[in-house]
Amino acid sequence: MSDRITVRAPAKINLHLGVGGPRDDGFHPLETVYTSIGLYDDVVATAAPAWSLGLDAASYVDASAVPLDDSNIVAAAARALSALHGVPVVADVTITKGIPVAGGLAGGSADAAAALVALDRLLALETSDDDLLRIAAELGSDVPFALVGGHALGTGRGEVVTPLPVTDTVLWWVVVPSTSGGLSTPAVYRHFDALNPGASPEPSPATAVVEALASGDARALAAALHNDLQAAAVDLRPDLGSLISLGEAHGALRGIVSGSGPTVVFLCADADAARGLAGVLQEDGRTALVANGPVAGAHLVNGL
Ligand SMILES: C[C@](O)(CO)[C@H](O)COP(=O)(O)OP(=O)(O)OC[C@H]1O[C@@H](n2ccc(N)nc2=O)[C@H](O)[C@@H]1O
Ligand SMILES: Nc1ncnc2c1ncn2[C@@H]1O[C@H](COP(=O)(O)OP(=O)(O)OP(=O)(O)O)[C@@H](O)[C@H]1O
Repeated sequence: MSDRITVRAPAKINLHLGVGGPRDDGFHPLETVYTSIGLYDDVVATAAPAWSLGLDAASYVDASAVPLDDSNIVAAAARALSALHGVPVVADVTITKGIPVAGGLAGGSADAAAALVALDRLLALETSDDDLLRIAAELGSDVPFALVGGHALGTGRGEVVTPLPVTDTVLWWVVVPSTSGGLSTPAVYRHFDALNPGASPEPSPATAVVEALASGDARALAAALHNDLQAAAVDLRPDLGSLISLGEAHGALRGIVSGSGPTVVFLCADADAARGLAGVLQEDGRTALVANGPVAGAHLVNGL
């Protein structure tokens, strides 16, 4: 058994995000198509007699926005494993963040998924896949997908994940994080409610995106991309609208707000187009990251 385990988990983009009017519990029913992209957080768990949590972050990540106390979702993941198995779950844990915080890319969810896998392996807990998925859903709506990766349909509040076929088409993205702070996911959902009073409980169907994915045609997918939270995010942060126009004028097939924002992602025809667009946006003074997908969900990168 290794005394040091590293698990890597990817950011997500919602290719379709259909949102219905709120349920009685306040959550919104979703029909979403998730895809994972090659922009990662790593969680390193090392055997230790007590719990500790630290952070390294890429230059474009606001490390000060990540709490390192019990409110970190990684600590919640450790508590959930402890409750399931009835044993203490302690380790030295370091998160290395490449996923912008509060960006609509599910960075915290990636950390939770990575921590579940890393702590399970470090402590030889042998948690079943069903239990991992159940705990993941309790930790957050996006966490089960971070375990699974690839392309997947998300229903319920997003936590019911059904894998979709992965073709050999590689999707090329340019990811543009906000330079003026994140957006709170609950605040964006509240703004969606304010803009859509009496919204139908039925989320808009993902059929067009599912068909475009199956066709393997990036242009067809670009035309089908859809995010019901985009109007709310752009209303809260009008600069996102002009950023989308800028990217689309410089070669992107399409730009959309990622999830609840404020990250904007551009789907490009190929790697060259993505690198070209990223260069233009970088010359404009922005952070612009090239990432492709789909990629695997939370996976061990050492300690096998
Ligand atoms: C915007 C998305 O990223 C799209 O995948 C997700 O819906 C957000 O998923 P998440 O951050 O994992 O969300 P959770 O941690 O489960 O919930 C945070 C808050 O977001 C809102 N929320 C989340 C999911 C959902 N289907 N309806 C909601 O209204 C609720 O206010 C909730 O209290
Ligand atoms: N490990 C973590 N990484 C990032 N944020 C965390 C973490 N643990 C707790 N948080 C808190 O969660 C908030 C949301 O962070 P996160 O980066 O997951 O947002 P997000 O990408 O917009 O999420 P989503 O796309 O799932 O809605 C942060 O503002 C921070 O206060």
